[in-house]
Formats: sequence, C-alpha cells, structure tokens
Amino acid sequence: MKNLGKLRLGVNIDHVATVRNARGSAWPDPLRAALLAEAAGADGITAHLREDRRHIRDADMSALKAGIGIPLNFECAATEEMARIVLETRPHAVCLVPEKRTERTTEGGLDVAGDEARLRDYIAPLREAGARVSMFIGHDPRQIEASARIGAAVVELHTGHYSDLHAEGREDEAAAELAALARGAALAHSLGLEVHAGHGLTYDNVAPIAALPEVMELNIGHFLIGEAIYLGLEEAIREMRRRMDEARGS
Ligand SMILES: CC(=O)[C@@H](O)[C@H](O)COP(=O)(O)O
Ligand SMILES: NCC(=O)COP(=O)(O)O
Repeated sequence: MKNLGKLRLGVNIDHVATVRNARGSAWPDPLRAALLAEAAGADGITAHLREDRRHIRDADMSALKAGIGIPLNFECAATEEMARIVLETRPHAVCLVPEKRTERTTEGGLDVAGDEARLRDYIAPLREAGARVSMFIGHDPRQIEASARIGAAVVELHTGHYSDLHAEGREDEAAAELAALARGAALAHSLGLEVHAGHGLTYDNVAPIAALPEVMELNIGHFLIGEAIYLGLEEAIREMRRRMDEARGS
C-alpha cells in the first residue's frame, strides 16, 4: 500500500463538557480530557464555543489555551462576540461553523459563497492575529472556491452526511457521498487550501476518509468521548490513531 503520509488527529472534547453541564458540576473537566488526549498522541485539541454555551464555556477555552501543549482549534460561529473571544484567546486555529440554536448538532456547512464579502472582512483580523483560519463546509465546489477567494487557509469538509448514510447501511449513497468528498478534497487542494475533514467519524467509517490523499487532518469528538466510557480516553484515541494510520499506509 502506498504511504500517504501521516494524518493529524484533532480530538474534539466538547462532549466532556456536555456531561459536566448535565449535572451543573465541575466535572468531568475538559482540560483533563485534553491533557489525556495529548498524552495519547492527539495532534491538536478542538473545542466548539457555541453561542448558547451548551457544552464548552468561555473559561474552558482560556483554560485549554493555557493548559495544553498542542495546538488549539477554536470552533465558533462567525459572530462579533466570537471574534472578540478568539482575539483574546489567541488559539492556533479558528474553524468557522454554521450554527442554529435548535439543531442537535452542526447540520451542514457554512455558506461561504452566500456571505463572501462579510466573511472576507471577518477573517482578516483573525489571520493578522496569526490564526490558521478554516471554513467548515460541505463539498459543494462553490463553497470551496469561495473559501479560497476570501483567503482561508483551510477547509474542513463536513463528513456528517457520509457518516449518517454509512450508519444507516445505505452503502451506495454513502459511496456517492464519499466520491463527492474526494472530488471536493482534490479541488480544495488544487486551489492551495489545506484540507481537513470531520463530523460523525467512528472506527467503522473513518478509513475511507483517512485514505483521501489530500486530507491532512481529521477532527473527531463525539464518538471518541462515547468510546472512552468503555475503553478509557487514551485507548479510544490510540485505536482511532491506529485505524487512521492503517488507512494511510503510514
Ligand atoms: C463543528 C463540529 O462538527 C463540532 O464542533 C460539533 O458541532 C460538536 O458537537 P455539537 O454539534 O454536538 O455541538
Ligand atoms: N469539526 C468536527 C468535529 O470537531 C468533531 O465532530 P464529531 O466527531 O463530534 O461529530
């Protein structure tokens, strides 16, 4: 098998905070989870400060930035409030995502093409502050081209639809969605964008995404935090890493 090179794994610790907030207590602590993830070989920590603060809170972001020794990827909606917090926190990376208050999870990709001028202005100070700015988008070529035009460094392709189809056993549709993600990754790479992917990835569905040659980083959270109940967080991450490396031939 051809060695496609190492794929980075960003571990999303949002749902440690979901469990904490369910009780209104101080534990489990997302920072402790992030440090265990780092010890298990995660290449970065991802955390999503939602506008409604349903899981990660402002204080978690500053604690993560101060406490971890690997890059922090700050996911947020493209609002003025979030820009202010990002500029205070100074994360390594910012990933802009669409948000709806009533959604259970991030349902689709950001509409970069439909909000191009505003997003170009929005990311300028973030870029000047040294953040690697990423757009969390679907595989639609219009969204990929718009992300390149506004000066984003990265696109993270939303794998949620692929993951849902795979989980429902709709193999033909999952294969078609995977092919569209592959075309999107190739287009993004050809435009000079770094390509990441994530959402809904599990041990069972990660290999075909990890094997896309242009993809440099996966961000995985919900499944790993759930699997940690059975295996412990470090072992859950190591097993994901093993499957990613196997798919990559690395
Ligand atoms: C943008 C993304 O895919 C993750 O941040 C995800 O949104 C986290 O989980 P929730 O969608 O459940 O907040
Ligand atoms: N950007 C995707 C992400 O961070 C993790 O999504 P999920 O694995 O929690 O579904």
